[in-house]
Amino acid sequence: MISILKNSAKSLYSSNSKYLGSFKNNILYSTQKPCFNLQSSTTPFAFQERAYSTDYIFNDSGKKRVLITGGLGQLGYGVASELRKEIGTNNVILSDIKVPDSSVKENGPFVHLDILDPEAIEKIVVNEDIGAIIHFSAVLSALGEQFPQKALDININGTQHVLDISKKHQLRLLIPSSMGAFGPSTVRQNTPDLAIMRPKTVYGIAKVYAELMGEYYNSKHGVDFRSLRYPGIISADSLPGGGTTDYAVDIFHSAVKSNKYNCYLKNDAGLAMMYIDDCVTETVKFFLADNNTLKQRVYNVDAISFTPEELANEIKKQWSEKFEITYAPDFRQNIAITWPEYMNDSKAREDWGYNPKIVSTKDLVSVMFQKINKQKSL
Ligand SMILES: NC(=O)C1=CN([C@@H]2O[C@H](COP(=O)(O)OP(=O)(O)OC[C@H]3O[C@@H](n4cnc5c(N)ncnc54)[C@H](O)[C@@H]3O)[C@@H](O)[C@H]2O)C=CC1
Ligand SMILES: CC(=O)[C@H](N)C(=O)O
Repeated sequence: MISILKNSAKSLYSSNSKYLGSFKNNILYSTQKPCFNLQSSTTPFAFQERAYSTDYIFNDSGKKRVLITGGLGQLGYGVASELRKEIGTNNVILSDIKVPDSSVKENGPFVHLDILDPEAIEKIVVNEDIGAIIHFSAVLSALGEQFPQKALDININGTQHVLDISKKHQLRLLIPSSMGAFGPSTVRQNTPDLAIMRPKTVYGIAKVYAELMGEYYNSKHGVDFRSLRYPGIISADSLPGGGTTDYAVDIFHSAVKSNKYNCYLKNDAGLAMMYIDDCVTETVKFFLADNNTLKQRVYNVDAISFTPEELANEIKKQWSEKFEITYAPDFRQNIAITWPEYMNDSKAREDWGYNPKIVSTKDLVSVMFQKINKQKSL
């Protein structure tokens, strides 16, 4: 079956040049089974249990592709770039209701798509050979409290459209959830996957809806639904879109610009967080994971936990002693205190190998300033 190794560090092809999979850390993440680990290889490859399966995405003619909705937000472009490395640039179609910069179109396929238009979604699914959707279109928590009707529309109706289309065309469907799906009656430390879920925001209610409907469509209609409950995501080069955790991004840009930051949360509002590169890598890993490795459809994922004061202290150490933080809590403080300080993600680690790299505030601050300084020097 496997015959020619082209570009040996990266990709594996069959004798008729069909793409079979790619290597990462010596493991072949294959479109066909079995998969192999080069490092523990004796003869010459040893069997590797945990491996990507892209069978679902690539059909026999090798044509099935992935559609990313809401792809021009904080997470979409990064996930598209990482996934394109794994399954090919043209096999990942980015979409959004926004108009992209020219660089977006230069780097791969883009289509304009309103998630509230189910016919338009289906047209793309059929015409572009879509086998899977990563559904990122959303209105985040803080914006959702300001525009609840819009949040209901996009976060519930938009989600229902991708669920129904995934059922009709038997797609794989990844819809991120959030720690915002939890609420004030949930335990805030070491929050388990199965916990009380009584959120108090429109955003959180819509996330619970997506989780439960996704599980239902999985068991009732065979949709390969998957979801990760992300904490707040922190990135240097893409800006957040109206969440409660945005302060943890804004603070860095404000430090660089003016050496001060006025925080809308209280000094001790501890929340779960994750660096964008971990989010992107682990999301792609989960999205491509063999279905057999998944024992549940929704997983907590977490990496770092800090309060605004702890983050500010680390910025003072690494950026400037002169950095000053002040606090003027607003409605977002009331949301923050209902969300986890840190979540238990042991099931994600056990089942599909979740393994974030940036797990301390110190490392996060260091990597954020490296990125911001690099951008400034360009
Ligand atoms: N960024 C974070 O800290 C976290 C994000 N998540 C989830 O991850 C997903 C992606 O989040 P982000 O990229 O941060 O969100 P974002 O707010 O940055 O981007 C959302 C995108 O959805 C698009 N959109 C809005 N209305 C649309 C419509 N009618 N049709 C098509 N697209 C539309 C927007 O134009 C925007 O580009 C969301 O489901 C979010 O709830 C979950 C937890 C944390
Ligand atoms: C944690 C999230 O879901 C998001 N960052 C938000 O604050 O709304």
